[in-house]
Amino acid sequence: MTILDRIVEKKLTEVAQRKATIPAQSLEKLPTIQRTVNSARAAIQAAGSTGIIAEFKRKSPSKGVINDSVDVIATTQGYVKAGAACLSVLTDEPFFGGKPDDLIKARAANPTTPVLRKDFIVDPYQLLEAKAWGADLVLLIAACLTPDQVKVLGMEAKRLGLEVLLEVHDEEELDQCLAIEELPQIVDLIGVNNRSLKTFVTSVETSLRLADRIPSAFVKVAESGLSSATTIQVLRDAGFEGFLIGEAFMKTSAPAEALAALVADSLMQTSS
Ligand SMILES: O=C(O)c1ccccc1NCC(=O)[C@H](O)[C@H](O)COP(=O)(O)O
Repeated sequence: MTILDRIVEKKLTEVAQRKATIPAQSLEKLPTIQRTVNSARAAIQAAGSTGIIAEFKRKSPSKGVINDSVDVIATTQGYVKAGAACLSVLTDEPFFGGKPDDLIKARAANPTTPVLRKDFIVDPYQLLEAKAWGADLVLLIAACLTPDQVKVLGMEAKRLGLEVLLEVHDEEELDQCLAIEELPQIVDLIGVNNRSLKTFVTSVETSLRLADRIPSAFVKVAESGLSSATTIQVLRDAGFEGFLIGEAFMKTSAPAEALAALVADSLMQTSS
C-alpha cells in the first residue's frame, strides 16, 4: 500500500462523514458558490509574474512536522507581498496538518490572489467545499483517479467556475489523461510532481522529462523539491511557468522572507 492509497482510504471515510454533517444542497446555497474566481492561469502568465505558487504546509508524510508555529494569515499575506503569483493551502488534516479554516482565512486575507485548495479530491462534494471555502483552483491527482473520474471531477469543477490543476507523476499518467477528449475544456494547468510517492525522493528530472509531452494549451507547473533560482531557471527554459513550492519556505521561521530571497536570487539570475 503506497502513502497515496492510505491517504485516499482515509479521505473517503472523511468525505462520507462531512457529507453526512453538511449536505451538498446546503453548500450549494452559500453565496461563495456564485463567486467569480481569481484566475491562476492569468496570474502565472501575467507579465513579470514569478509563477510561484507558495504553499502553506504544516507537515507532510515525507518530512513530518515542517512548521507548526507560523500563522496562516501572516504567512500567506507575506507570500503575496514577497511576489507569490498564487497560494496553495493544504486542507488535509491527518497527513498534512491542514484544515478548512486555513483556506477560509487565506482567502479572506488575500482577496485578489488565486488560492489552490490542496487536498486529495476523490468526490465532487470536495469541489463544492472548495468553492464554498473560497478556493479559486483545485488539484486533481491522476495517481489516485481513473481517467473517467478526472473527467467527471473536471466537469464539475468547471460547473462551479473553478480552475483545475491536474497533477501527474510520469508519462503513463500524463498520456492516460491526455487521451481524455475534453481535457482542454476541464483542465487549465498540468503539474508534474517531482516527488516519488513510493520513495519520497524528489527529482527535477521528472519535470524536465515530461515538459515537451505537455501540450501548450496547458500552463506547465513544476511541483515539489524546488528551492533554488538556478533550478527554476532551468525549468523555465524547459517551458514551465508555474512552480509549486512549500517545504523550502515553510521549513524556515520566516517563510515569506525565504520566498523574497528566492525571488531576489531569480531576478539576479535573469539580469546577469
Ligand atoms: O510532501 C509530501 O511528503 C507528500 C507525500 C505524499 C503525497 C503528497 C505529498 N506532497 C504534496 C505536494 O505535492 C507538495 O506539498 C507540493 O508539491 C510542494 O512540495 P515541496 O515544495 O517539496 O514541499
